[in-house]
Amino acid sequence: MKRTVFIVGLGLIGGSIALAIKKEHNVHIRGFDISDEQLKMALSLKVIDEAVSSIKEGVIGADLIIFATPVLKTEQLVQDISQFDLKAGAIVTDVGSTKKRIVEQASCLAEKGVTFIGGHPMAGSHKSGVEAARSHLFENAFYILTPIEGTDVRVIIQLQNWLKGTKATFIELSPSQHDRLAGAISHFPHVIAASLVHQIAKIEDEDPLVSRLAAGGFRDITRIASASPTMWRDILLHNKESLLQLLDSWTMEMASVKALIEEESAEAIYTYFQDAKDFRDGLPVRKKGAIPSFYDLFVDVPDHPGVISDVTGILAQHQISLTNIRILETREDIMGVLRLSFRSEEDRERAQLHLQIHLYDTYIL
Ligand SMILES: NC(=O)c1ccc[n+]([C@@H]2O[C@H](COP(=O)([O-])OP(=O)(O)OC[C@H]3O[C@@H](n4cnc5c(N)ncnc54)[C@H](O)[C@@H]3O)[C@@H](O)[C@H]2O)c1
Ligand SMILES: O=C(O)C(=O)C[C@]1(C(=O)O)C=C[C@@H](O)C=C1
Repeated sequence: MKRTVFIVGLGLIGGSIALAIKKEHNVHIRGFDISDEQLKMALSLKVIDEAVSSIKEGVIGADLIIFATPVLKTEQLVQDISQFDLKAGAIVTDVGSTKKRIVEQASCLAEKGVTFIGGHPMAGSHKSGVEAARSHLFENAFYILTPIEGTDVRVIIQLQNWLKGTKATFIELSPSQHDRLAGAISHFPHVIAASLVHQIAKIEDEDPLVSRLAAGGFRDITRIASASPTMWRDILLHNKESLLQLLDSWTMEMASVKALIEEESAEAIYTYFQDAKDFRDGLPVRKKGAIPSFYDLFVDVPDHPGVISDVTGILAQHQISLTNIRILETREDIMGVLRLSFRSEEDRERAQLHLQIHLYDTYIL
């Protein structure tokens, strides 16, 4: 008999996890979403095999339960399911961007004969909804698991086996270490991106030309400001402590930059940028997996004839050589994805720039 996976929340991440699980396992995937539209869409895109009308119904007989809802909801739902009829030995996990509060609330599940292991795939997009879900979304990314002390190691391995279709690299952290680090590399940058957009919006009131001029750099650094406000509101509320500390140290950092500019300290300004460049250029590159992600560029393309020659034509026009091109997905009426591989970072950057100028939506995983 097929095993059953139940996914609550069928948006970008819930949908992508469902597709990744389907790639590796012959399972029955059940889904629930508070939005009827998302639920129907998930069914019609074959992301799930069955739509249920409540969480209570969905958990019945499920071997694996995955919460892929905004983190404040997940915190509440992991408690709610402790009242329901759960299959003995089932694994419960989540994909939330914060871990401390969810793991704390899920502790009530232990006495129900199931194991909760917090999870966070460290890849995503500014897009929401199941129509943006992709089975390859987490390829080469870290997938953080936050088992608590005493969690049976065999269950952790079982969970990793369930999720092996993500082609992610699993890493274990404590929930507080997770929240501290994710605060610094993901949550706080999101606040900065949104604040930069607000700054431009204010300037636009005085001079509307500003947003028309906002090009490459501004768009790159603010891409993530287009993400779901619900998801990010919840993350900030959950990770208050880390974010307040980061805001304090950022404010001090900005004060020192302000002083450098006021004093016109050319050498110190140069060093400030050089040090940042050295650190960023030295960041480790994720190379794991059959297809190295390093020089790959993903391009969302409408499913119509001629689109591939249009993309390759743009690259040829700017003398950018491809080492590989692959159509990852095409579905009727749905955007497909092209994976373009390049020989160098520079080629990839140039390709991204020119494709964006031609209004293609591109992303690097
Ligand atoms: N987007 C990313 O880049 C990213 C990456 C890693 C982890 N995450 C985490 O994944 C989770 C989901 O994010 P997403 O990007 O898929 O968001 P999304 O908006 O695409 O999907 C969330 C889905 O949850 C549904 N939902 C909300 N409340 C619900 C409820 N009470 N019951 C059932 N369904 C409910 C929504 O209708 C929506 O379809 C969040 O916890 C987020 O922090 C996001
Ligand atoms: O690529 C993006 O759009 C993201 O913001 C993805 C991102 C991140 O900060 O890296 C966002 C939140 C998640 O919890 C994990 C990944």
